[in-house]
Amino acid sequence: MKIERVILRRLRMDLVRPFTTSLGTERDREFIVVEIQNDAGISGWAESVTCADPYYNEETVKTNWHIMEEFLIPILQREQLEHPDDVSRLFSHIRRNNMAKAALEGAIWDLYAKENKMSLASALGGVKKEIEVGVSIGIQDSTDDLLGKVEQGLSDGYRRIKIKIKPGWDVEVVRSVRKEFPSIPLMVDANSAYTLKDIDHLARLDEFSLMMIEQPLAHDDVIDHATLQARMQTPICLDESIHSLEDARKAIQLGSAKIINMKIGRVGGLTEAKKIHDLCESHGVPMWCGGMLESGIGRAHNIAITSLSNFTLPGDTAASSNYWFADIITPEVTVNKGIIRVPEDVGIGYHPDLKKMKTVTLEEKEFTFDRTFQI
Ligand SMILES: O=C(O)CCC(=O)C1=CC=C[C@@H](O)[C@@H]1C(=O)O
Ligand SMILES: [Mg+2]
Repeated sequence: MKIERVILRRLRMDLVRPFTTSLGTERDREFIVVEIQNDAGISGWAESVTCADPYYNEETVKTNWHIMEEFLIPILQREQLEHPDDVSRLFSHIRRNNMAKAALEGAIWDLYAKENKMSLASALGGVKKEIEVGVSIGIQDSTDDLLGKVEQGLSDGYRRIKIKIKPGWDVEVVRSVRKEFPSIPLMVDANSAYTLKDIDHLARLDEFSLMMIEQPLAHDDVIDHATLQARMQTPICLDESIHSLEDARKAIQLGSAKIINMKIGRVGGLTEAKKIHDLCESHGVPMWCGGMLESGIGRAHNIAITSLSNFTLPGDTAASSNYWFADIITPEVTVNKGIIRVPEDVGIGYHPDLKKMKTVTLEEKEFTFDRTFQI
């Protein structure tokens, strides 16, 4: 692969509605779109899914830009790539900063798939032609508002409903949803809002036949989650705690979770995501693809990884219109009866809309790779 230039664009887009979790409220989304061009002028695309604030994890848009500019792009300038799998190895001596790494690696994967005239899904070993998706509903002002949102999600056809919980907005809220919708596929996500002191309280969620409880305890924990899982019937799903294949191995070995949420950015890219997928599959641990309120570019990557065989549960990849007044890809991601068709076109299978992107771009920088000056 011959990379000629990397272009970073920092964008900001308003969300169609605020999204509240135990971590806070997002009203808009600032993010970096990465374009990597080869010597034939073909572009690969990806986005950094980090938030502007270091609340979900330690990264921010600013730290991602810094790490890419000062450390990761210079590595790509120096080294020759044979395959996208090389990228995670070349980045491995830089600790964490997984979302920055994943953004560059993802654009290289898209470029590789385009160079080889295949879809990103098939380049990754995907087998599914369509994927099932659910919707993630933030914390609302009232239970009635939440019931309305659940109703909307169901009538939009989503295959499962995820609701965010936090102390004071949990057992009784779930009871109300269950009373109104006794048999829908329902799950909750706590974004690390609890500790083991809450073990008895959390165990009360067992009475609602939830598909799972996502990340109830600390973002960096796999030990206490094992204690909680031993106490609860409801499967625990880990999100924030899984940054790597090693984390997944330890969580499975300890029995910290029965389900794993995959976010490509959180684990440092598609190569690591595939390894975690294979490990989970070999241990019979089902997976689904999480979301980070991505634009269509990140959403396209999520669709591609979800086409792998062990993504057996509906993910958080809702339609573009669930997030954006207008997305930056054509066509936008649409969901029909809770199903997204995996694109068969080359690469990510959606076209970044440069004109639309320009209207929401705050900053842009180009890095050219002049290999004739390399030593
Ligand atoms: O619809 C989506 O993209 C999923 C939204 C969502 O649940 C999340 C987005 C961003 C950070 C987290 O709060 C989070 C999650 O924990 O899965
Ligand atoms: Mg989560």
